Order: sequence, then structure tokens, then C-alpha cells
Amino acid sequence: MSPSISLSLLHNLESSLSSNDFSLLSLLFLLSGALAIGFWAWRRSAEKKNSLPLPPGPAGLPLVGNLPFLDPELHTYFATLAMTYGPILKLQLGKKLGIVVTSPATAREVLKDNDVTFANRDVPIAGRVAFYGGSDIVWNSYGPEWRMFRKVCGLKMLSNHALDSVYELRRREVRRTVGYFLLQAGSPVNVGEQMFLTVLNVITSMLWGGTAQGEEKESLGADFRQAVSSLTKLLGKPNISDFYPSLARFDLQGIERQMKGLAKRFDGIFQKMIEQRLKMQRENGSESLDGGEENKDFLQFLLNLKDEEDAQTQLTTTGLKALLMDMLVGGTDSSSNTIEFAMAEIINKPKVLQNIQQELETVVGRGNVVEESHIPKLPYLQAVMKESLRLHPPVPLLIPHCPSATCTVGGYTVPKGSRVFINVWAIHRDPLIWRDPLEFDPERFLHSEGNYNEHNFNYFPFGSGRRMCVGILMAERMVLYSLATLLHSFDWKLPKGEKMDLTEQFGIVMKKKKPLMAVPSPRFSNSRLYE
Ligand code: HEM
Repeated sequence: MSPSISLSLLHNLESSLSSNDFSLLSLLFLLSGALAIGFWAWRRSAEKKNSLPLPPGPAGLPLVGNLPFLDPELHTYFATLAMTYGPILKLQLGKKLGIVVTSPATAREVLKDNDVTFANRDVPIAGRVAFYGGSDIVWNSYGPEWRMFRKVCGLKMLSNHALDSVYELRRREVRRTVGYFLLQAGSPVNVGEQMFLTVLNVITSMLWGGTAQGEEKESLGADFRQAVSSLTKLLGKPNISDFYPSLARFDLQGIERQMKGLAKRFDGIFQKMIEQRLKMQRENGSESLDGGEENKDFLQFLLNLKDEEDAQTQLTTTGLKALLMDMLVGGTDSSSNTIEFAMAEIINKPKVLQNIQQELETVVGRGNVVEESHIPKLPYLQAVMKESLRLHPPVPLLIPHCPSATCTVGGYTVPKGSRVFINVWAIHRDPLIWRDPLEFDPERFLHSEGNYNEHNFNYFPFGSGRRMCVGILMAERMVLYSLATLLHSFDWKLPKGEKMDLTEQFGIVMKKKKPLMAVPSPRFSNSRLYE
């Protein structure tokens, strides 16, 4: 068709359209618009129908959801719910959606298959207050700062190399504890309390060994024990302010207020340590601190890093303090509670105690003191530690993870921002995985795999994936060396008339409900073995 013909056709068409024709056209437009909207709505609802549902879970009440029914012993409560609702379930916690994962397969989906998506935390208000706004390793979002912090701690404080270089500190503190138990021989001692102080002294020596000395160090120890234990208790408490952000300013349970008080105490100590160190630096010159054996500690390393112009992510004083907090809080309770539970299980099973002591006599001998170098030759003792971590994982729900995007787990939708609890405690006691799961039987780890690797979702007391515990090497050394020394040097029994009570008490770090009081009696007459 020539352009002149088509133009004239158009012209004819235009002139032949009456006003009636115009209303017909508008009607057609309206109809096609309505059809398009209808089609879009149909697609949306089809998509919704196709998208997977939320996990099942117990019915809650309007507004409060399942909050009124939460049992303070969250690990056992969640395990009971899982028996009804399966390996992934949901709980409405006020405005927040809680997801509980209770099987190796679903744990793998969270911690391995969707590792990056779940490598974030849902920071509770208590965590934000205590850990400098959550700018530490435990609560930081997955990103460059978190990566840098983990690398710094992993390499400079918690690697095998770094730990080897401070063996003397561990040895000194453990020997000191042996001396204390010798003095108390024949009387009941609070095992957990003493081991907390031992671990704490090791960690604070590693952090700022060259700064605090003598009496000051002792009083710091007493101060910290109470503060760390209150802090982990507050962190584990469900907080209404977290579940109803609009109520947060009222702090109805007073958790924020109490945490602020504790945080101030910790900050005061950190500030004092930093100021003393800077003063020493000014008085003695920085060379003496870098080179001096006594001052080669983590604080000095962090202060040096802070001054580095070209550090990839600049370390601030706040970041520095947040890291000190992580090491103190992450490393103390978890390790000393492990030692306490293991000692309780061992005392409760004389055959296990006998096996350990036999192994120690073969490897260490009756005339020598246990050294850390003996540990790799003590497979039975290692199995005892693993079995204790199976039955009593100190962090029973891991530290809650939080997906940065909506994703699918176990065939259900897990929305972005949910608080995801992984019940490692329940997985460790699952009769489908473990023979006689409630029995303390170290033999099961003598012949089977008990490695903390990313493939093992039957057993992961330290978590798995990117947010896995950064202190595993330190924890293993502290727990094994302490157990070996206590059991080589002493026989242990309960005070007369007492029965062993192994009840656990939930907290972000789980502890023994009733502290272990046990009576040590020295096994050797050679006093040199108790120095
Ligand atoms: C027996 C002792 C210990 C146990 C059972 C333990 C267990 C755990 C668990 C389960 C997690 C959480 C993993 C997750 O959320 O997926 C964790 C995280 C962490 N642990 Fe440990 N831990 C122990 C000792 C230590 C020690 C000695 C330190 C340091 C001195 C430490 C520092 C940390 C830190 C900083 C995190 C946070 C990691 C992150 O979010 O990236 N822990 N630990």
C-alpha cells in the first residue's frame, strides 16, 4: 500500500467515527484494562498458591501468639513440640516469627545449603546493649567487618600457633587450681566455680596478661564471674521488647536496664586496661611493649592494629572492646560448664573414671605431671569430652540465626527476618541417630566419627558453617587439659549422702542446675606432683 493511500484511509476512518464510536472505544479500553488487572490478580493468587506454606506449629492466642506458653527450659520445650509438629516448626512470638529446626536434614539445609542466607543474627536488645551495638563477632551481620574480626581472633588468639605460644599461661592456672584442690582435700569443692576462675584467668592473661597483676587480677576474676553469669542469663531470657518493638521503650521486664548496668561494668574494666596499657606505652616506649615477652597479648595486638592506617577495615576502640567482650563471654562459661558436666558424668560412672585413670597412667605415668603434649595420646579422654558435649551441648539452640532473604527449608517457607533456633541438644539425643541416647557412653566416640566438620549434622556442639564457633581449638585444649589434670591428680566422689543430679538449666549457655560439689582426694604422695 502506498503512503498516500494509507493516509487517506486513516483520514476516512477518522471522519467516519461518530461520538457513539468514541464511547465504544472507551468501553473497549476499560474492558481490556479490567482484563489485565484480573489476569495480574489471578497470577498473584496462583503464585501464592504455588509458594510453600509456613511450617506447622501450635496455635497461639491473638496478638501474643505462642509467647504465653513458652517454657523457660526452651531446649526441652522445643524438643517436645518437635515430636508433634516435626523437624521444622513455627512459633509466633509476638510480632516475630520463630522457627525451630530439629533434624540433621533441616539443620543441613540451614547451615550448609543456605549457609550465606542464614549467616546473620537476629540481634536481641540485650545483645545490642552488652556487645557495643552488636558490633562484635557474635552479633555482627555477615560482612567485611565480621570477617575481619573473625580472622583477627582466629589467627592472633585462637589458632594452634597462638595457643602454643601461651601454653605456659594455661599450665600456670591449671597447676594453681590443682594446688587449691589439694588444700581442700577431703572437703566438698564447687568444681564449676573453680574451673570458671581457671578459664577466666587463662583468657584474661591472654587478653591483657601484661597489664593486670597480683591482687588486681584476683579481684577482676571475682568481678567477672558474677558479671558473665548474669550476662548470659539475661541474654537467654525471652524479652518482650524484642517481640514487640513498639513496647521496647518501656523495657517491661527491666532486661535492658540490667544489661546496661552490666555493660557499664565490663566497659569500665576494658577502659581501665586500655588506659593502663597506653600509659605504659607512653612511659616505656612502644618498642618495649612490642618486644617484651610479658606484654605480648591480644590487647597489644589490637591496639597496634587500631593504629594501622592501611588496615582493610579500620578497627575502632568500640570494635576493640567488643572483641574483648566476645572472648571473655564466649570463652568462659561455655568451657567451664563443659568441664563441670563432664566431671559430673564421670563421677557418676566409676567405670569411666577408672578407664580414664588407666589411660592417664599408661600415657603420663604415676610419677609425672600431665602436660598438654600428652593430650593427643589420650583417645579415651577425648571420647569422654565428645560424649559430654553430645549430652550437654553448652549452647543448646546455637546462637539464633536469621535469614537475610525468604527461603525454603524442609519444604516450608522461612520468611526473611525470622529467628531460627537449631536444637542441637535434641538432635544429640535423637533415638533415630543414637543408640541409648540418654546413656553417657564415651565408647561410642572411640570407634565412630565425632568430628566437628561441615558434613556432620548428627553431632555439632560448636555449630556448623560460617558462624561456627571461632574458639574450638582453645575450648578443646582447656577442657581436655583440665580434665586430664584433675583426674590424674585426684580421686573424686560426692559428699556423703549426696546423689548425683545432672539436671540442666537452660540459658544461651546451658549450665548444671545444681552446682557440682565433689570431694577430691590426692592420688599420689609425691608433693612435687601438686605444685
Ligand atoms: C566448650 C566450649 C565452647 C562451645 C561448646 C562453644 C559453642 C559455640 C556455638 C554453638 C556457637 C554458635 C554457632 C552458631 O551460631 O552456629 C559459638 C559461637 C562463638 N563462640 Fe564458641 N563455644 C565454646 C568455646 C568458645 C571459646 C573458648 C571462645 C573464644 C575464646 C568462643 C567464641 C565464640 C564466638 C566469638 C562465637 C561467635 C561466632 C560467630 O558468630 O561468627 N567459644 N560457640
